[in-house]
Amino acid sequence: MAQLAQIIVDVPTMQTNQPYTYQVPPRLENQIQKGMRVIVPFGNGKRQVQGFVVGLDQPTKYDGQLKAISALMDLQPVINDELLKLSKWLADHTYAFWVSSIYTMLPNMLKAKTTRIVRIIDEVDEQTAFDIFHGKDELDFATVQSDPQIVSRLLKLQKQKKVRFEYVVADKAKPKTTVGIRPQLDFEELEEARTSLHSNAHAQERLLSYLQSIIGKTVKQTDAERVSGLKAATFNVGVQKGWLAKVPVEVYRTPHTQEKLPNDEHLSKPLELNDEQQVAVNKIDQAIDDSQSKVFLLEGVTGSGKTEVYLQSIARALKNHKTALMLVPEISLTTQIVNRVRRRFGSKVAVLHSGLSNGERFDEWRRIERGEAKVVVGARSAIFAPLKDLGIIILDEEHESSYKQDESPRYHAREIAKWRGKSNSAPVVLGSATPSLESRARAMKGVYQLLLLKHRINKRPLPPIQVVDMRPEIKERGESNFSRELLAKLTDRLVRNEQSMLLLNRRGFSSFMMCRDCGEVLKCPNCDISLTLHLDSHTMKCHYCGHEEPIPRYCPNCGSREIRYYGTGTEKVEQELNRLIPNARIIRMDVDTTRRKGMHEKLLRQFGQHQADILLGTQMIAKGLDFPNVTLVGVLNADTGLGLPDFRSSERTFDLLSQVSGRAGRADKKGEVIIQTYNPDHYAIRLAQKNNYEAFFKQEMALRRQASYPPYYFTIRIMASHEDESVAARTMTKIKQELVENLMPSTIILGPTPRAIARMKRRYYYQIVIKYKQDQRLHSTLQRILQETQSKGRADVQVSIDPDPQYFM
Ligand SMILES: Nc1ncnc2c1ncn2[C@@H]1O[C@H](COP(=O)(O)OP(=O)(O)OP(=O)(O)O)[C@@H](O)[C@H]1O
Ligand SMILES: [Zn+2]
Ligand SMILES: [Zn+2]
Repeated sequence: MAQLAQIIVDVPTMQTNQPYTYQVPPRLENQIQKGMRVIVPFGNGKRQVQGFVVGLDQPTKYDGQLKAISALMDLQPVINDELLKLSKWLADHTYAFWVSSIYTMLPNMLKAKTTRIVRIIDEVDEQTAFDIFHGKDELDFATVQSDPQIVSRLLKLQKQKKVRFEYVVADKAKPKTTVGIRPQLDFEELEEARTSLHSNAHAQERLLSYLQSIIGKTVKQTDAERVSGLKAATFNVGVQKGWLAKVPVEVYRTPHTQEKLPNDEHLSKPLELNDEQQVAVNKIDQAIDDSQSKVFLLEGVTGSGKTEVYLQSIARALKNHKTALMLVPEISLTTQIVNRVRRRFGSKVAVLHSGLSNGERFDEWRRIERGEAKVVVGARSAIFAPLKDLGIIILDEEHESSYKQDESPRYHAREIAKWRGKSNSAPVVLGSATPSLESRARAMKGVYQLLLLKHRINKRPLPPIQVVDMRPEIKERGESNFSRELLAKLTDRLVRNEQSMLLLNRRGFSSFMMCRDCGEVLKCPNCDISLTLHLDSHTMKCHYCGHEEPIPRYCPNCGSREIRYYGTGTEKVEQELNRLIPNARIIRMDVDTTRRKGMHEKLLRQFGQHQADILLGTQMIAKGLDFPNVTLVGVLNADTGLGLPDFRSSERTFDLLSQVSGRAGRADKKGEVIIQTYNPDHYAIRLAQKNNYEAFFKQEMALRRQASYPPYYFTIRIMASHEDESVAARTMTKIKQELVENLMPSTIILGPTPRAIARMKRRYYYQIVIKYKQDQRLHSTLQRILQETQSKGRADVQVSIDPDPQYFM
């Protein structure tokens, strides 16, 4: 009788995208469980790879030639049944590899590192032993890989059977430990030791009584020293006498659990809800109590108290002994929002964001997995947090495109939230001041339940918005980032000791070098895109591939010295502002000033403490911030995103303007907003000015219907890339043919066309966009296309399929 296991191996190719059957050796039979990591031989047998157990059969009579599992890497499953099922669904629906989907759900540390080593198995000549192997009997192949001479020597030795290539799988998932103290004697024995002590051995006596108080426990030495008041030396004596042992104890690398929260008493209690909030909370509570997997769309204007609704719903789930998951966009995952949740729920909260080190993330993940954390706040990938018994799932700012992952697996957190809501019988709350058209349309159809918060807290008015046409400004005064109105208002705030926020819209925007004589624009040698000037490093950088070069002094095309810098970066705006209002204190927030860990929080804290008058920043300041003293918001360039070749560009502009306007006048001081633009008549700007989401929704829906775009149609993008442009184009022509032959006539197929940024990282990109309402043959056709194009021999053409793409650039 042999037990068999189905394993997904860590070899992401189309051929290996299904479970392989392995034999479970008898010694592992009692231990192995679904969801554990294993090491298995793969291919020619020498190679060892990591894999995941996705199925276990009852022991059957089997005596074929199946390979056996080499080792188990876990004592407990690292992926539970719910998430395992989800991983399969995810792979199918996003056209991704199953193993990539599993890894997406797990902390990086659980991805074992495979190294190729060369091992000496027979005597080799002295030169090889010393020069290549440095006297050892094995060698990490990666260290010599780039030296063709050494490689060819090793290959020769392999032929002579003197060395062997092996794969070693090393588990990186090491919990962090510290020194712990553990009594080695029982109470009586310690008592005995005490009576035989010298009468002046006070410290030792105290140690013995302390040990008696922790029998059967392990205590961190630092804690033991603190509690007992004894020195490290005394504990060492205890070790020598055999009273105690020093053993490793696990500690969490969780940065915030030790850190004390600011003492902000009134925030720690639930606020008294206003009527609108109460209605929303009641509806959500009902669904939590009844374990209904309903989807709510909580549409509330900025400052209407959506966050308080989330917090009270989370409290309800916890009261029912369930857990809660709250997602916020990475960019607004600031201490402000995290602290609001932590003040309410304390150490039950785990936080997952991209600023954590791999170790910290692994430890937060384990706190969740062990049920120690019941509330998770995090960015996109936190949707896979291993919480059990979910009682509620919340997506704040549900319209944010960053909830869609733009690399494989190309999932949208909203879809995963709905899947997990169903699987846990828990409601999902999608919150936004400006819901995505897709969600709002579903709410209108009754698929989602709409909950409205129409007013700001205490009926405070939304700030009035003034639109300033920059065209006459520039004509009269020359190039400037600041209109007279905006300057006057900024100065006025300074006098009144109030604060302002300035947004520089960076979407679709860059600061480039152009020659005034010949018009040459400095472009990246690898990508079809202009290089961006970075004043801090004094270089030109490509934002796609990372290429970097010095700022040129002469035009590389015609040699002219008239090469100038165009466009506006935050640094340049800051310089101009310093000149125009010299006594204003400015904090600049952009990718450059927030790159260092903790800077984001630090700058926001400084602004919150009024150490600056003006917060100047990019999109990262537009969302979720709540500063009571901010009474003026200025948008320097509202329209840079409007010209992009993307059907969502108006929606994004409207969202951004509404969000950032909402930062003004949130407390008792009245706020106002100035929007500078070259397109004052564009409907997205006009309707944002009027705070009229409803009218924007109607007008945008009409346009989408006319052009057959979402939410009327679903879209899928297929992309092929190759270093040779004609190969990419030819692949796409073939794919197009296959689509036309197989899909329903009602489905619209656009392209193939070169992508808007046609060349990136030395590869040419072609795309096809499919628009469909319902097409039963679509899924299987796409799966087949993927199979065909990814099969061996054609690996140099990369084909990807992106369901519901958020960008078409
Ligand atoms: N019921 C309430 N009573 C008093 N104050 C409240 C109440 N609900 C929320 N607040 C306060 O009102 C302010 C705005 O609320 P909150 O930040 O939750 O709004 P929001 O809708 O999430 O805002 P945004 O979408 O603009 O980020 C906060 O300072 C919050 O503490
Ligand atoms: Zn030139
Ligand atoms: Zn580049």
